[in-house]
Parts: sequence; structure tokens; C-alpha cells
Amino acid sequence: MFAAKLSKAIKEKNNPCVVGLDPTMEMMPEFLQKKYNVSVQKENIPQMFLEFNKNIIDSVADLTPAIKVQVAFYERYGLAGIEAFYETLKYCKEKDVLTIADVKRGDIGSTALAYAEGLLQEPSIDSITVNPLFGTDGLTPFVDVAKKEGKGLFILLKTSNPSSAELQDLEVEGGQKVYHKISDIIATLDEDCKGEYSDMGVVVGATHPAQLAELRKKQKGFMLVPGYGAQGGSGKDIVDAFDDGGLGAVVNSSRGITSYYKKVKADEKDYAKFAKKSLENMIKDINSALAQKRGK
Ligand SMILES: O=c1ccn([C@@H]2O[C@H](COP(=O)(O)O)[C@@H](O)[C@H]2O)c(=O)[nH]1
Repeated sequence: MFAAKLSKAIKEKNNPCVVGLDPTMEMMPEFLQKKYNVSVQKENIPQMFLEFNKNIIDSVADLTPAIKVQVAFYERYGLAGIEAFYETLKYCKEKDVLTIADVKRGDIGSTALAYAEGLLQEPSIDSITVNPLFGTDGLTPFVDVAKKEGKGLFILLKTSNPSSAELQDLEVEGGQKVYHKISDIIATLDEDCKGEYSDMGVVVGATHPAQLAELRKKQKGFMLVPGYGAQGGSGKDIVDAFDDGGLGAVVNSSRGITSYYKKVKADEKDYAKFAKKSLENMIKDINSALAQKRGK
């Protein structure tokens, strides 16, 4: 059900680009810092983040099929930060935008079930990211709850960071690498999938174009592709994450969108307008790379 909703939203908005809301103090316009008096009242930081996020959501909601919210940037500020995380997710849903809670959870089965129920039974969360390091019995509770709730998973498969090869590319058996083994396990999680795409998706970085192509052929779920923009990925790097109809993947950019006003030295009052501008640039880049691929 999640994958079907995501496909529908991508088609309606003609856009597979996802906005990431990972707020930091450095990202905040000075006028907001003053408004919330955060140099004195640090406890106001989460409320400031929430206002920052809401203005960006208002600005991009018509364009983006989904918004990814990385929990670390909220947990950093304790209970009030966690409240801002959930308020951000709720606001996305009010604006009819699907949500990806980037929580990267994973544990032994009993704990995984607690994580899965806590997150996937929350109405404002449509999908979460999951860490597969515990193997099948650590993944099964997430899969079971996701199926029951009609929610989606994005399971880490080949991450975007420079050191991802240290473990994920280790050779295991018959020339296979660790990420191949993870891919095989994920492929077994939804064998009875009837939809066009499985709700059991994967995360593969935009910084790994060859693996995007390879894993697109093996995986039945949507690909969440982080690493565009701030980490160096571009439209031409990610085209093979998509099927011929331009579906099957969403590409995330966080800092590249929310900090764009700083990059182009725009008036800080216009930060949300420039977030939209950056998203429009990203959409153009990706849609033209996809059109070029189709034209080949
Ligand atoms: O392999 C991964 C998995 C997750 N991420 C997350 O995506 C965003 C990327 O932020 P940018 O500012 O666009 O670089 C961030 O929330 C990461 O935690 C990833 O980058 N790579």
C-alpha cells in the first residue's frame, strides 16, 4: 500500500525528488534565531526548527511526493526535539505529503517489534528506515508490522558514505559481497508481493551509480536514494535507480535544499522560497537525466 501511494504521488507531481528536513543551528536564519531568543533560551530551539520546517513544507508540498525527516537532528534536543520531530511529520500529513521517518532502527526480534509498533503504528509516519545488521529475525518484526499497517520500509543496503565499502563490500562467499547477501535476504521478505512495487524498499546511495543499476534489477521495492547534492550525487548518477517508466525510486536531498538560501547568499527571509527553487533545480536535473536515458 505504501509503495502504491508513493507511485501515485510521484506520477501526480511528476517528481521523484524528496526533501529532507535535517535542521541544525547553522542552517537557521538569524531572524528566526532572534525571534526565538535561542542564544539565551536554548530550550526554544526545537520550536524554531518546527517553524523553519513548516515554512519549507508549505513551500514544497505541491511539488514533493514525500518528505524525509532524520530523527537525529531532533533527538539531539531531548524531549522537546522529539516533539518537534512528530509535529513536523504531522504537518507533512496535513499538507498531503507522504513521510519517511529516517530512524535507522534494528535490534533483536523482541526489541525490533517494540520499535516497529512504536513507529509504524503512528499515523503521521508512512515509512521508516531500518538497519539490517541483525539479519532476518531482526527484520521480520518490521516487515510484519509494516504489512499489517500498510506502511513502508527502506532497509539500508548500500549506504552513501565514503566508508560504506569497509563492511558492505567485504567479500563473503563465491565472490559475493556483504551487500549482495543483504540484498538476497531483503528479496525474501515480501515474496508474495502483488503490487507493482513491494513496500519493503531499500536505501542505496546516489554516490554508487553502478550498485544502483545492479540492485534495481534485484530488488522489488522502492529505492530511497540519499547522497544527491551535498554528498556529490547528481542526476546522471541516479538514473539507473529508476524503471523505464520513471518509477521505483525516490532521491533525497536535505542540506542541498534547506541550506540553498545560504549557498546563493539570498535574503534569509526568503529561505523557504529558495528551498523550493533548489528543489525545482533538482527536479529539472533528474527529469532531464531520465529523459536523456529514455532517448538513448
Ligand atoms: O546511506 C545513507 C542513508 C541515509 N542518509 C541520510 O540522508 C540524508 C542526507 O542528507 P544530505 O544533507 O542531503 O547529505 C541524511 O539525513 C542522512 O542521514 C544518507 O545520507 N546516506
